[in-house]
Amino acid sequence: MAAPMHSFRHLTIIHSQFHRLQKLQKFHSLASLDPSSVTQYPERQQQRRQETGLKTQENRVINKNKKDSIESNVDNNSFSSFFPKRGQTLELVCESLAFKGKGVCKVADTGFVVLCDRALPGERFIGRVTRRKGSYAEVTKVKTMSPHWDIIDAPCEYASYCGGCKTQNLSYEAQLRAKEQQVLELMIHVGKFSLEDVDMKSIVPCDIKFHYRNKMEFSFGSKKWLPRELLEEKQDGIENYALGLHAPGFFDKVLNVDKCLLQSEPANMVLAIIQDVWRDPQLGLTPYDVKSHVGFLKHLMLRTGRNAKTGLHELMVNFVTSSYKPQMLKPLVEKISTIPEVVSIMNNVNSSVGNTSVGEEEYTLYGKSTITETLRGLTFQISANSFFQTNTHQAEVLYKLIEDCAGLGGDNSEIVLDLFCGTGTIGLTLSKRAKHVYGYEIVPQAISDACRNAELNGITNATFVQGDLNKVGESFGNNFPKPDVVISDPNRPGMHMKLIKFLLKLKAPRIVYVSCNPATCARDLDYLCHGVKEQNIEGCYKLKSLQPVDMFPHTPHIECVCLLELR
Ligand SMILES: C[S@@+](CC[C@H](N)C(=O)[O-])C[C@H]1O[C@@H](n2cnc3c(N)ncnc32)[C@H](O)[C@@H]1O
Repeated sequence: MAAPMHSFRHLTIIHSQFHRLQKLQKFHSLASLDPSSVTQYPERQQQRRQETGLKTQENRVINKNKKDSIESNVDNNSFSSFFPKRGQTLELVCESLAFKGKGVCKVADTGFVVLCDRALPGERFIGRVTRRKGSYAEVTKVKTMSPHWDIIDAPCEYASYCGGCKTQNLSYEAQLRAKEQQVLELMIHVGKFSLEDVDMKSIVPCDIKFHYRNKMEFSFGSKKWLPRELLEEKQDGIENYALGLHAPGFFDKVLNVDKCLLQSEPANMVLAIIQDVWRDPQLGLTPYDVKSHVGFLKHLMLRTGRNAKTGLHELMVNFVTSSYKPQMLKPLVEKISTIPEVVSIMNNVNSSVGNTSVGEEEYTLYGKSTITETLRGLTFQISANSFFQTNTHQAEVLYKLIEDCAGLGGDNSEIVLDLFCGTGTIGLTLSKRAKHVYGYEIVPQAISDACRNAELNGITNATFVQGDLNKVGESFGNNFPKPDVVISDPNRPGMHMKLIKFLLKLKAPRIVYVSCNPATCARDLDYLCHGVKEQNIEGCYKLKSLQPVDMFPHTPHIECVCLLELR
């Protein structure tokens, strides 16, 4: 296991949280505040609604005790049936971070929960209610009265607007604490684990805090997003064109960025060159307008890999355009191909009105059509649209943890089932200690990449199959022997109930559940360990260990590696 960087301070926090959470165990789950984050059975939702009703009283008691630390709200609503109106302003103090990194606040004296994007723990601010949602409301921040705890200067000039890094001005230690707390609360409230059941380890920090992303996708837009204080500088035409990241909440407005601190230096050099020239009227390049569907340039995707032999950076530049006009891109291609790290310039042509960057057609404008990356001693070829872990450095750490949890004996006698295998990276790294690896994945392109990656690395004991794991039928499992270890690495919605039922029937000795969404992870672990009473489904696993990993500093994302053993 990678040694956690944290000292006693951290352990103390975790344990005090444990005690606090022990007391709060029956109380309202912050994680379930956004119903879209966790889908549960109707019976469960009904039960949860009833529970929530019961919890309101208890919350009020807790909140009364917190009266000293939370100021009363601006409109002074302090009665039990409190429910703020849209447009109402409240003075709030952020208590913690929850789903999608939103700040959780409670309205003084009422315990009413309010979520605010970009509010950070300890921050006192005025918020305006934008919407009511079930038992809570969302506010936007109008004004900060006093800053959050653990405040630091954000190194990126766009940090206060950009939707990418929401917590850059929160110290990294505090970011880690907030992520740990979130995982723990979800495991207790959604996963229904008691503190004794959860062997939760301290979160593994990411050693590289900036320039860790190997892939960034920027959008071209005809409407530049500007912060309120700069609105009077708004210009028309070419001056209003933008290349950057979508402003949060605006599908048609783009925050222009000249550099992004999360991507590699060579990728920033390419971005700077393109920013310098693409608006030149002589080139006749136009950004695609998502409302009128007119224009040429849609997205700019920059991927950074490493040459397997030299270890040096190699860069792929992918222009996503609405039509195929290579002569229009020629001046840009000529300029950026002078950067030594640029080994591939691609053009994905997507004529649909949708916003996706995957083209119906793909053309190589310069160099090769793939770049390479190495992970746990293996070489992977990455094409413009292949899925690959976006933080290679931390993926090394993550995969080592997965390998440790898989616990393969090394005598090549064990079968591994790699569910949601993507381009096969996890299964392939395990294959050297396994008898055979079977990988399942929905995207056909990813499956062909996985097969090519197996071949590239001389691996012959891996089979990759395309299929929809949300639709597993009775016959699923007939095509592979009973696995000794199942790796499951679903995307954010987690596992479908059909797959959970399959796993409960399969009874593999070990499951390593790798998750990028602790809310759905907690739900699925609950089903696998505790079953689903309403459906007479019995759980048969024990949660042996839970390891959060920070793959993406300054963002709300949290990865978890969970080891389940058959009881
Ligand atoms: C978080 S990624 C994991 C990829 C891979 N394990 C890795 O580490 O690179 C989740 C993968 O699940 C795949 N996926 C999503 N829904 C699926 C489904 N219903 N059936 C099978 N695969 C699916 C996605 O295409 C994606 O490759």
